[in-house]
Amino acid sequence: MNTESASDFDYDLFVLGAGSGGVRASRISSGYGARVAIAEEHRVGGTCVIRGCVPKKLLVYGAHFAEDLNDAAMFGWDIAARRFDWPVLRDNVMAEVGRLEGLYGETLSNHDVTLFKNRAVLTGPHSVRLDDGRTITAGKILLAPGARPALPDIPGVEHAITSNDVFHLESMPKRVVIAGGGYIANEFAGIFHQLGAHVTIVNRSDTILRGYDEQIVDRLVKTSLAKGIDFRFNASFDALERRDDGTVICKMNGCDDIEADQVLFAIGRLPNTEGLGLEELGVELTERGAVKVDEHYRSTVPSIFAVGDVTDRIQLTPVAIREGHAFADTQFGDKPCTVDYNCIPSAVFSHPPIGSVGMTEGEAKNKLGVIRTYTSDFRPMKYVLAGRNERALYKIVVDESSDKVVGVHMIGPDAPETLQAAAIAVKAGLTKADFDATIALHPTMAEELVLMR
Ligand SMILES: Cc1cc2nc3c(=O)[nH]c(=O)nc-3n(C[C@H](O)[C@H](O)[C@H](O)COP(=O)(O)OP(=O)(O)OC[C@H]3O[C@@H](n4cnc5c(N)ncnc54)[C@H](O)[C@@H]3O)c2cc1C
Ligand SMILES: NC(=O)c1ccc[n+]([C@@H]2O[C@H](COP(=O)([O-])OP(=O)(O)OC[C@H]3O[C@@H](n4cnc5c(N)ncnc54)[C@H](O)[C@@H]3O)[C@@H](O)[C@H]2O)c1
Repeated sequence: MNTESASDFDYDLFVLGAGSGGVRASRISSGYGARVAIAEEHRVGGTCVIRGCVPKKLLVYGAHFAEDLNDAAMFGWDIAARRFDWPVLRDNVMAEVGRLEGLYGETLSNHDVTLFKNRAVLTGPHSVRLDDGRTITAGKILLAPGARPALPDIPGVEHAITSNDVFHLESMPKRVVIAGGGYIANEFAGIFHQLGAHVTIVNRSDTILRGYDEQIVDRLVKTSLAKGIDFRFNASFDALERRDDGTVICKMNGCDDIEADQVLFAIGRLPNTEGLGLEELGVELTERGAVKVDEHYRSTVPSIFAVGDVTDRIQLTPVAIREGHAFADTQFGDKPCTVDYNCIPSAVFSHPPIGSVGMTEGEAKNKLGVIRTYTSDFRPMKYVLAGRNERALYKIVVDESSDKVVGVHMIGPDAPETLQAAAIAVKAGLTKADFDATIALHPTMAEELVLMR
C-alpha cells in the first residue's frame, strides 16, 4: 500500500458519492487493505442504478412491447386486450431499483467499506464534514459525486421536469415536449412514444446526437418521423407557462409555440461540484465546473482525486467504473495504471437503438484521408414477416492504408448487443479481411457484419 496513507487519519480513503465510480474505487481500495469510508447523500448506486441506465433500460424494454404486440399478429398471436398500465411498469421498475440499491449496499459492507448516508463537503485537503456535523479525516479523498441535469435560465422552467423526475410520473402524459437532441432526449422520445404519448423533440441546432455517424443519425430521424415523433430544429425556449388545466405552453423562438402535458429538459449534465468547498482548497475547476485531473485522476491538490462524471469527459458508467478501478490500483494496489479511452463503444437506446464504436465516416476522412466504407441497409427478417416497413443500417469504416476496421456503426433491433462484440474486433485492430474471413452465423442480423463487400 502507498506510504502516503498515514494512520493518524480516520481513514486511508474517503469517497464522496456512492455511484458507479465511487463504489468501484472503494471496494477495490478496501481489497488492497485500505481503510475506506464513503458518503452518499441520496441513494447507494448513483445515477446509473437509481435514475439512469438501469431504470431507463427497463422502461425501454417495457415500451418495446407496444411494437412487439402489434407485430405478434402476423406470427399467429391473437392478443385481444392490449392495455398499458403505467403505474404497474413504474412501480415494478422502482422495486427493481430498490433491490439493486440493496445489493450495492451489501457490496460495500462485504468489503468493509463504512457507509455514511450523508452529504459530505470538503473542509481541508484531508478532511470532510458530513451534513450531521461530523468531521472525518482521510489520507486521500476521492470525488465521485457525478453530475446533475442542466436547466436553462428561462421563465417558468419550474414547470419542466428532468430525467430525475421521469421515473416517478403520476400518469403517462398525452403530449410530451423534449428539449435536447442527445442521448436522453432520443431515448425518452422512444419510450414515451411507444407508451402512447405524442412526442416533439426540440433541438437548438439542426444536428442531433453529435459525434455519431451522420448516416446512422439520419436514419434514426427518418425512422422516428415515420413512427410519428415530431422534431423542431433550430428552435429554443423563451418561456414556459402553465395553464390551470395543467397544460404547459412552450413559448418558442424559431418555431410556433407548443402545448404539452409534460416538458422534459435533456440538455446535458453539469458536474456536481457546487458547494463542495473545492475552489477554497485550491482544487482547479474547468469553466463548466468539472474537476481538472491528471492521468491518474489527481486534482491540483495532491491528496484530492476525482473520477467519473464530475470530470466531465465521457459520461458513461463503464468509464466511471474503469476510472475508479484505475484510481484504486494506482493509489492502493501499487499497480499504477491509466484508462485507455480509445475505442469506447456507446449506444443510444432509442427506438430503434444505435450502437457505435471507433471513428465515424466523417472523422475517419478527416484523420486518415483515404478510407473505405461498407454499408448494409436491410429489412430485418422479423420485420418482413410482421409487415413492418423499418430498415436497419450497418456501416463499417476501414482505413485504406492498413485495411484496419476503424469504426462500426449500427442502427436496428438489438444493435447495442451486436456492437459490444464488434467493439472487441475494432479495439483489437482487426482488418476488413479478418471480418471477411469469418463465416456468417445464419440467420442473424449480425451476420451482415461479415457479409459486407
Ligand atoms: C437518464 C440517464 C440514462 C443514462 N443511461 C446510461 C446508459 O445507458 N449507459 C451508460 O453507460 N451511462 C448512462 N448514463 C450515464 C451514467 O449514469 C453516468 O455516467 C454514471 O452514473 C456516472 O457515474 P459517477 O460515479 O461519476 O456518478 P454517479 O453514478 O452519478 O454517482 C454520484 C453519486 O454521488 C452522490 N453525491 C453527489 N454529491 C454528493 C455529496 N456532496 N455527498 C455525498 N454524496 C454525493 C450522488 O447522490 C450520486 O449517488 C445515464 C445517465 C442518465 C441521467
Ligand atoms: N445510452 C447512454 O449511454 C446514455 C444515456 C443517457 C445519458 N447518457 C449520458 O448522460 C449525458 C447526458 O445526457 P443528455 O442527453 O442530457 O446530454 P447530451 O450531451 O447527450 O445531449 C445534450 C443535448 O442538448 C443540447 N443542448 C445543450 N445545451 C442546450 C441548451 N442550453 N438549450 C438547448 N439545447 C441544449 C445539445 O445540443 C445536445 O443535443 C450524456 O452525455 C451521456 O454521456 C448516456
